[in-house]
Amino acid sequence: MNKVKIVIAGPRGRMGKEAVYLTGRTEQFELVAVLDHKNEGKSLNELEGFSTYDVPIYTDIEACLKTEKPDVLIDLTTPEFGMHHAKTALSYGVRPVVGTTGFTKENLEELEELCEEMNRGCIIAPNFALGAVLMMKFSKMAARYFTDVEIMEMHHDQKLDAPSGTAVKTAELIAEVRESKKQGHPEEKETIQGARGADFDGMRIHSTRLPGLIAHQQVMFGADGESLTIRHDSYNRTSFMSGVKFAVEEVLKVNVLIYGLENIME
Ligand SMILES: NC(=O)C1=CN([C@@H]2O[C@H](COP(=O)(O)OP(=O)(O)OC[C@H]3O[C@@H](n4cnc5c(N)ncnc54)[C@H](OP(=O)(O)O)[C@@H]3O)[C@@H](O)[C@H]2O)C=CC1
Ligand SMILES: O=C(O)C1=N[C@H](C(=O)O)C[C@H](O)C1
Repeated sequence: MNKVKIVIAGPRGRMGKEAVYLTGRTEQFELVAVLDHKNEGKSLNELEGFSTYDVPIYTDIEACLKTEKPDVLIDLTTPEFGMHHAKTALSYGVRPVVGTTGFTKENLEELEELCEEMNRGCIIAPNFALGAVLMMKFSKMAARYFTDVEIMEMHHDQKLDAPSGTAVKTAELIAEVRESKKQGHPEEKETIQGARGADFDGMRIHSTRLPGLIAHQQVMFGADGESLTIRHDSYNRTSFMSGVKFAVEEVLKVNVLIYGLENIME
């Protein structure tokens, strides 16, 4: 069986590094190159922590795709570059697996159209951790019965986007089944701006950033005399890697945009 040829964008990052290691321990994956905006002309094995990865570093995505002809591009960078990488990959017939968060609705629509045009799949997963996907699914189930919900996401203090991609996806899934409603007292007023969190269709999202945290979210539903809390914790970034592996395998089988692993997990 041919190996799946992979390019990783953002290999020096917290997630990118784990993704490089995933390719190293997965028999059917072959890391053919990495995309970095630094270290032009070097090989990855010249960088600390990658001594066994003798693959070229490219700064120019087009040169990388033309030369290396990968099957899949894994992007773990920033929304701006992630979008550029995903669009360019699709235009070369390469299937993107994107973990980068912070994409807009317009970004998703554009990628959806590009997938159709190029007849290629693309997976965008706001969270690759199996438990986090279940947490989102269970929250959607609960929202049929509980219309009052607050989403509390907690992350390390180096995170750039707020709310997290997972919190946004959770709110979107809940909004599919929850009757639209502004929560809290109709006349409530914030005495300090932001105290009630971000407003998503009347439900609230609260973002906490602290050193020591990795990625955590709890979704709290309330009703008369009871509450239900659904919580997920990632204690390390390896927790995301089985989802990355799954997404790489699945993206080869589809020709459309998949936004969220819940759409392809049985
Ligand atoms: N879907 C999921 O399950 C998960 C998603 N994420 C998301 O993944 C993304 C990355 O997170 P994380 O690894 O923590 O972030 P990091 O900041 O640790 O890593 C991002 C890396 O991308 C590099 N980078 C920036 N621009 C480019 C570019 N143009 N080309 C190549 N590399 C570039 C950065 O380099 P430099 O620092 O030198 O600029 C950095 O090494 C975030 O959007 C985060 O929200 C995170 C965890 C799980
Ligand atoms: O930046 C992170 O760390 C994470 N980002 C993703 C998000 O924004 O939801 C996934 C996970 O929460 C970790």
